[in-house]
Amino acid sequence: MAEGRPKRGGLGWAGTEFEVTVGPVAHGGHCVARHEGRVVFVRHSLPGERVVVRVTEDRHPGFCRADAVEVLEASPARVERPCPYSGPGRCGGCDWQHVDPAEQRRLKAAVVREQLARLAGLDVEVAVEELPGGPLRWRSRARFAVDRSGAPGLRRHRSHDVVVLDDCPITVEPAAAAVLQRRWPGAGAVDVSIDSTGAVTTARLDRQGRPTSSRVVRPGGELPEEPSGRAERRAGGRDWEVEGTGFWQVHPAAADALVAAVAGFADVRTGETVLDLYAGAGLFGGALAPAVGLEGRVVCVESDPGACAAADTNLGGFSQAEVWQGDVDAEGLTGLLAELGAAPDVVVLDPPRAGAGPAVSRLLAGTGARAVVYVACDPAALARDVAAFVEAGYRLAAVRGFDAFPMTAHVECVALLAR
Ligand SMILES: C[S@@+](CC[C@H](N)C(=O)[O-])C[C@H]1O[C@@H](n2cnc3c(N)ncnc32)[C@H](O)[C@@H]1O
Repeated sequence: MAEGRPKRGGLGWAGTEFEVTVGPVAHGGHCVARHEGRVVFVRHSLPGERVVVRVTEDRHPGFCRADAVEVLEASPARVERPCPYSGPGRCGGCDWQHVDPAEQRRLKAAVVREQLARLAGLDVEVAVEELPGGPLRWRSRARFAVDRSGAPGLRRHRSHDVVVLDDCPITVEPAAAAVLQRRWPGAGAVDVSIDSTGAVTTARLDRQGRPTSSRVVRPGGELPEEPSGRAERRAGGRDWEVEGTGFWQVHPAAADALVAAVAGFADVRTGETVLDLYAGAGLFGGALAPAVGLEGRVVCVESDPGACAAADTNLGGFSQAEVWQGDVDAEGLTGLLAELGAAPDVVVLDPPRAGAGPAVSRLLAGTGARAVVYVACDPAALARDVAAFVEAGYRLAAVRGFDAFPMTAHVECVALLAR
């Protein structure tokens, strides 16, 4: 073991190698091991494996981070990586290329369960469901970095270095090709997305991440059309308009699966009032609007003006639906609930990664809604907010997980909180 003075709070282990037996996977996708009394978060490993690790980061006295650089005893769930660019010290894009896809889902379920146990004190069965389309070529939207020579790629894990790529096997092929088979001199990064019509939008970003130009190539179109503000998406048996740069589920099958899960948990009845918070282009509100009928009401709340404009278009056919532009925070929500006049029967919320937070969760619990359907892309944020609802008298009635991000440790969850 390397000796000497601790480096930036660590113990000087950076760059050293040693053997460990790998324990369970932690939130974030790295496995937990122990060495000389310290926790080691091991990337590129699987529970139960005996591996040689190389420490990549040692900044904290309690733990360090390491890559498994040699596998001494492999898990039966280990597979050959389908992506030639992934692995220790290589592209930082996917953490789980070396894991059998069925095992990826089991590990994600274990992480959701562990977070709910640790942060909300709940013991809940969770399964993570596979989405149609297989584990590769699912990413319909991506951001690629560009190096100083104009070559595109992805950053090495926890590094500014760009690993130059010819292809990215998890990205939908025409989108990967549109960015990776050319050079982007002067750009800092390129965003790419492909919509349900097959139109590929590329947007150049400067080194500060600001968009500088974009272009759209439609299928069969010889010439690029510039620029496009809108993209077409399909979910729940209908088309949706989304702002070109606005939020939409990245996996092409995810919006459909989430709409079905939300509708199933919400079980909306005629005449009910539904709040769709963090509504984006109005996906959930629009899908639930037919069920409340003309006697009911759906209010979608979203902070982004472009997303609100798209939601206005998407909900335009429903006189029972409204789109309110505003912030869902303690102050905004207090005003919104006062303006609503009556307590909502059903609340759907789909906050960004950080979650809604305890103040918003407590306010929502205070409405007494008969069902709260929480859509979450981070199980830790979900568990923290679930704890606030449970403290306020709700119970976690069900959780479904969806493998909307295969080959990565990310998971999408839909939870039902009921009184
Ligand atoms: C995870 S997306 C969900 C969008 C939509 N439910 C869907 O599935 O397409 C989160 C949305 O919340 C919006 N948002 C973020 N913070 C917000 C806030 N404090 N108040 C209202 N909307 C917010 C973002 O602009 C984004 O559209």
